[in-house]
Amino acid sequence: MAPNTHVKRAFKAMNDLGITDAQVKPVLKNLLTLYDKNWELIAEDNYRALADAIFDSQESHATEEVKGKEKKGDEAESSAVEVDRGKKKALESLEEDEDELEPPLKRLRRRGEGVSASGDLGSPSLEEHTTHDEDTTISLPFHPQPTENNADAETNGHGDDPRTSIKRYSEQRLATTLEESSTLELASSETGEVKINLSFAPATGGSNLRVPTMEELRRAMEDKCLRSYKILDPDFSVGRFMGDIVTCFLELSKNAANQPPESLPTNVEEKGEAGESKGLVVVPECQISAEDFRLISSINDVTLGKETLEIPWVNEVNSKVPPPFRYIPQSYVYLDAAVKFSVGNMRDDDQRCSSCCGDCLAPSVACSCATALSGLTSYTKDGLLQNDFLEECVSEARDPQKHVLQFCKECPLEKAKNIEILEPCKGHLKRKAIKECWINCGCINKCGNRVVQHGIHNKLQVFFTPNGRGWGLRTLEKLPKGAFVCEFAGEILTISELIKRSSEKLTFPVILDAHWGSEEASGVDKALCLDGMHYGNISRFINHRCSDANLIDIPVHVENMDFNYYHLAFFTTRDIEALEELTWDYGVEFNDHVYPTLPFHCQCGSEFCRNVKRISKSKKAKKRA
Ligand SMILES: C[S@@+](CC[C@H](N)C(=O)[O-])C[C@H]1O[C@@H](n2cnc3c(N)ncnc32)[C@H](O)[C@@H]1O
Repeated sequence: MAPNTHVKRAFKAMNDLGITDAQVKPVLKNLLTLYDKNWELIAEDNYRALADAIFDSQESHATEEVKGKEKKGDEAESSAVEVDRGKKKALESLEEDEDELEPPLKRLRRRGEGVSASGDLGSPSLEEHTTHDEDTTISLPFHPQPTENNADAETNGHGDDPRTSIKRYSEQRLATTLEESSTLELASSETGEVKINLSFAPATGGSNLRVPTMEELRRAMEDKCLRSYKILDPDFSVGRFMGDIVTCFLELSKNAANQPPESLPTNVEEKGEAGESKGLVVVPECQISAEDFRLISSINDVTLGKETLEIPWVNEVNSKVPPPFRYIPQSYVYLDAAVKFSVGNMRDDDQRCSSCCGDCLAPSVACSCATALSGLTSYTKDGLLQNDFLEECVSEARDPQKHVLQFCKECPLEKAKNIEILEPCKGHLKRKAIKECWINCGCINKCGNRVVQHGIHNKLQVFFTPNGRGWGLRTLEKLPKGAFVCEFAGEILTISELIKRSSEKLTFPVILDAHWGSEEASGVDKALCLDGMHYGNISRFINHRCSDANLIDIPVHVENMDFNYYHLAFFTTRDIEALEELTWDYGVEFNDHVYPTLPFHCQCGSEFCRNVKRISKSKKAKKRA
């Protein structure tokens, strides 16, 4: 997208919040430097980062003004209050937008089992303040055992119950955030009990505000944290998170007890030895800048050790580093996507494959998994795709019109591409698919009918392409025809969720419509898709090539035969030389109506390039006119 289009959109979003161009300009300039011109991050959440930066800047100006006026003995509250009000109003508006555009992330569950995902995708930070005109204290169920120092805990020697006395806690405040107008305070009583105190700027609310219940607050905070930070741990709870704050607080307090008062923690954002933040302020998910990514990513391994082998990146063209994203070796389920597989269900006898034994490809009659979908096995004993099977898949992908297609009246997938202009349904193929044996089968782990589930095993490299296509993926070794390369991993979304996302930004999701037409798999809230933009694996670097790409995506059922969800695995369509780029036909159409803007100007170089055809056709049309 041309830079001024980005700028215009940013101005427009801010204007909608009542912020003038003059206010936006200097802040946007700073933000662009800070975010290394990463418009995607800036535009995220309806330009939330930009709005926040503007309000922060206004706030600091207002504070400076207040200080100046205070010196003169002036009453300076009004301007700060105005800023607070403005910020509140805009935050509310942003939040409304956000609620509209992106529904609360209930849980990002790990694909399938619903087991706890690794916690390395960030942890929550305390959110910005809500509004209230009085102090509100949340008492956490943390009651340390009395120690020598707090033996008379219950009355604290003053006759007050330390669990209800806000005043005394406030007097003994040990830690607070920087802003005094709306603050988070941590306080401990002499008994060692800890309270978290949320206090809000008196001017930001009315006198009729209702104190929410702890349960309401907990639920709202959980939704907010899950939505903002995309926490993957299905057991995440704000209660426990706050409990952790209390525990850390106590530990820090104990460690600090023998030190002079100035060395006590003064801010929840504590700095580590090397200056890095090791406290509670966590960069929200996927809001890492390119520079951050350079620091956390390794040139030796863009997967950060999440695959069984390292995948290095190299840039011999310029000094750019790979774009920021979170590497996930397997897909994750976003909010509403119904992927209901669980190991528990697999215990049912009718779900088991009774014929699996040893290596299912070794016996003359293959097991029922290996032959489930076509009657023939999909893999050879060398772990490659059977040639006939592969050729049929390639033919389906390259010449879909030659195969049986199913058409819908009002295609939800077309809707997902462009909600304004509804294109007619392009038809859905009932695609060839693979069923692999799995852990519920009686065969060995090295059974020949298990390929995709064992993950990437060829030497790959991310590299910067020399011809304007950004980063790409290439193989460092020769690959035979029919070899598995990698899976497309990303967030699993429903079409409705995708529509909401696509109205924000252009993404290239993969629609899982291989079984379109079956009752379970069709419809906006049933059909699923994968978005690898923010959370993805190595496949997010695979560039597009029209028609004669050297990779093909094939649906693979691993855990079960659920038509709603399957893995999408990339296999080679021909022998590939070492250092050759790996490409895939995104199926993208280069005509003006499909996407609100042209997806990209295709530089695939293929003689079948659809974009070239379009350009030359329109040139010819112009000449004729
Ligand atoms: C999934 S990403 C592929 C990785 C990407 N090249 C990168 O640098 O991160 C898709 C994007 O890559 C670029 N791209 C992919 N194939 C292309 C092609 N044939 N011609 C031009 N750009 C391409 C487009 O910008 C597209 O939006």
